[in-house]
Amino acid sequence: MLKDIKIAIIGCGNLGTSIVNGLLEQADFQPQNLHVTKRNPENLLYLQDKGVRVHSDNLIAAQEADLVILGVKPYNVSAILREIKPALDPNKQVIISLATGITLDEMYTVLDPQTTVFRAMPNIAADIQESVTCICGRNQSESSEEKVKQLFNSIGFSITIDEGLMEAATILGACGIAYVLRFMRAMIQGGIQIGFDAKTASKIVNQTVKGAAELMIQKQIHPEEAIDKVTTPKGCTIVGLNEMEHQGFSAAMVRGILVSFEKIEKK
Ligand SMILES: NC(=O)C1=CN([C@@H]2O[C@H](COP(=O)(O)OP(=O)(O)OC[C@H]3O[C@@H](n4cnc5c(N)ncnc54)[C@H](O)[C@@H]3O)[C@@H](O)[C@H]2O)C=CC1
Ligand SMILES: O=C(O)[C@@H]1CCC=N1
Repeated sequence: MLKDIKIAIIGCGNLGTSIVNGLLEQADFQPQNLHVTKRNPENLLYLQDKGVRVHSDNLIAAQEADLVILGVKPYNVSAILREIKPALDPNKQVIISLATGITLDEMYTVLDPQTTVFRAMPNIAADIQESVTCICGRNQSESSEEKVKQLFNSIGFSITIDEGLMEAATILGACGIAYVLRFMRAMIQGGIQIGFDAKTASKIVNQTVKGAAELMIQKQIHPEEAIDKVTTPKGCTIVGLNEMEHQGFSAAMVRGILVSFEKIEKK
C-alpha cells in the first residue's frame, strides 16, 4: 500500500515537485512519510503545511526512507550517492534515479553491489497523475519492484523497459511533453491569427489535443486511421495537412527527436 511506503526525494526541483504534487492528491498517501530535500529549501516550505518533511539533510532523508528518489541533475548524482551511502542498507533502501543518461553501472561505482537500484523516467504530468514512467532496475526483488511500480502507477502509469532504451524513453516521454506543448503553442498562435483571442484559442486547442490523445488511448488505433476520418476529399483539412508536410512538419519532429537523443548519447 502506498500509505506504508516511506519516500525521500533528494533534490526536489521541477520534476520532484511534480511528483510530490501528484502524490499529495492520493487519498492513501501519508505526507509525513515523505521527505523532500533541496540545498536551499525555502521555496518548498509551503509543503510543510501539508505534512511533508522539508529540509536540506540528505542523509536523514535517505536514512528514513524505503524508496530514495534522486531528483538532482545528472552531474550531481555521484556526489549525492557518496553523501548518502553511510545511511544506506542494501536490505532496506531502494534507490531510484531520475537522472538523464546516468547508467546503473555508473551508480554502482559508488554503491554497494547488493543495493537495489532503479532508473525511472517520468514526466511533469506526474503533477496531475498523468505521467508515463519508464523504469528499469537491477538486484530487485518482486516486492521492491512492486513498491516502485506502485509509486509511479499512482502518478500515472509505468512501463518496465530494458536499460538500453532508457535514453530513448527520456526523449519520447520526458522531453516529449515539451514537444507536444510547443505544438500546442503553435496551434494557439494559428488560432489567434484566424480570429480567436488567446484564451479561447487555448481552450479549443487544449480540449482538441486531449480529445485526440483519449481517442488514441481508448480506441488503440494508429493516428492516420483517425486522420482519414477528418480529411474530406478536396476539403480544408487535407490542404492544411499537406501544406504542413511541405513545410517539414513531420520531418522537423523526427529531426528534433534525433537531435535530442544524440545530445544524451554524447554526454
Ligand atoms: N524536468 C523534467 O521534466 C525531467 C527531468 N529529468 C531529470 O530529473 C532530474 C531533475 O531535473 P529537474 O527537476 O528539471 O532539475 P531541477 O534543477 O529543477 O532540480 C534539481 C534540484 O536538486 C537540488 N539540488 C542540487 N544539489 C543538491 C544537493 N546536494 N542536495 C539536495 N538538493 C540538491 C537543486 O536545488 C534543485 O532543486 C535531472 O537529472 C533530469 O535529467 C528527467 C525527466 C524529466
Ligand atoms: O532536458 C533535459 O535534459 C531533461 C531530461 C528530460 C527532460 N528534461
